[in-house]
Amino acid sequence: MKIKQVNLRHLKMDLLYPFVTSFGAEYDKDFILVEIMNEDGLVGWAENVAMPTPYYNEETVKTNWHMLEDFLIPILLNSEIHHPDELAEKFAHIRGNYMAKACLNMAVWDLYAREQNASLASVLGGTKKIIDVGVSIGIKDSIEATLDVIEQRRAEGYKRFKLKIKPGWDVELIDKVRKVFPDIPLMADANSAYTLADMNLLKALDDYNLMMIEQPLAYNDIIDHAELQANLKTSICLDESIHSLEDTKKALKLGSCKIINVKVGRVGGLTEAKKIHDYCLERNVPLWCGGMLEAGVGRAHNIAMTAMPGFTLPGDTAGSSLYWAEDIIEPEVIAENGTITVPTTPGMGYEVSMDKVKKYTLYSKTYR
Ligand SMILES: O=C(O)CCC(=O)C1=CC=C[C@@H](O)[C@@H]1C(=O)O
Ligand SMILES: [Mg+2]
Repeated sequence: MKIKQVNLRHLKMDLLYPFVTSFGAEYDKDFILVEIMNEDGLVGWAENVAMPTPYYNEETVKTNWHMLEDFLIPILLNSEIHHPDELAEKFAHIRGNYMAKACLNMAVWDLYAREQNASLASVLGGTKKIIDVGVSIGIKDSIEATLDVIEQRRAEGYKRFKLKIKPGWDVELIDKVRKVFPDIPLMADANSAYTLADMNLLKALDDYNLMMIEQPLAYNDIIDHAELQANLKTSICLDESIHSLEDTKKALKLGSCKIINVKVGRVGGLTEAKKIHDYCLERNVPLWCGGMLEAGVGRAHNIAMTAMPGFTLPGDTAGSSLYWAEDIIEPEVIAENGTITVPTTPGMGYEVSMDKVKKYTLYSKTYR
């Protein structure tokens, strides 16, 4: 394929409920939507997962637009691509900027699948027809409010419950949740809110049969996490610290974690996500697909990736209706009893609704 055109659109969609973590609150989803076109006018779609603020990681919507416009799109345009993996090689000399690289890699994968008249899941090597999904529950005003949300999501059938924690919203929360829900698959995500000085507090979480504790320590650390993991019974899962297969190998070698949260945006795209998947599958390291509050296009990519056999734990990809009054894809993502059916139609398997895209677009630009 040859990419003849790229459209970048900056969209803003209101979240139905604010999403609060240890690093701040999101009230809306402010992101870049990517559309690429080949010489025959066939298109591929992807979502960029950088946030407007550099609090989850260092990338932002503006730094991503800059990277896309000034460095990455010029490489992509008009170059001959036989397989999406080649794009990762073409970007390899550009340091970091994983989220910016990822969205073009994902768009090329979507287009590649459409060119093959195959589903994105199948070209990635996905074998599952349905996937199990969980929910990520932000920090609420009270423990009672958290219990109410868990009860609601449990009634809807979600298969795993991730609670955001931070200093002052941790052991007491987990203790009360466990008293009310002794058996639910429960985990906690700290988004780097602790240090090794909090060892005793984190060890106290060992009493609650958590599936894992996600990214308790610094966003760029694997050394302190190894020390913490050696002192915990509960598995540590790394999110922010993992950007590549190389990072995965080092973290596993050091014993920094026992589980990996694969976010396709954070690791530079589906090519790298697949490498991490293959490595971990061979070694029986459990994986799951993390969310970045994606709108429908990003959600569709996550579903396709989760169809790969190594994604053995339920991920964050809940149904669209938990986030939006309306999604930008048709049909929207529907979770039934905590499962989502993997689409079998070409590409990511959902149609982009141009009316809705237009409605939420603040600014757009075309590159040829
Ligand atoms: O997509 C979702 O449903 C929520 C995913 C989620 O927990 C996160 C989204 C965005 C940034 C982080 O706070 C975070 C995470 O750390 O996994
Ligand atoms: Mg996380």
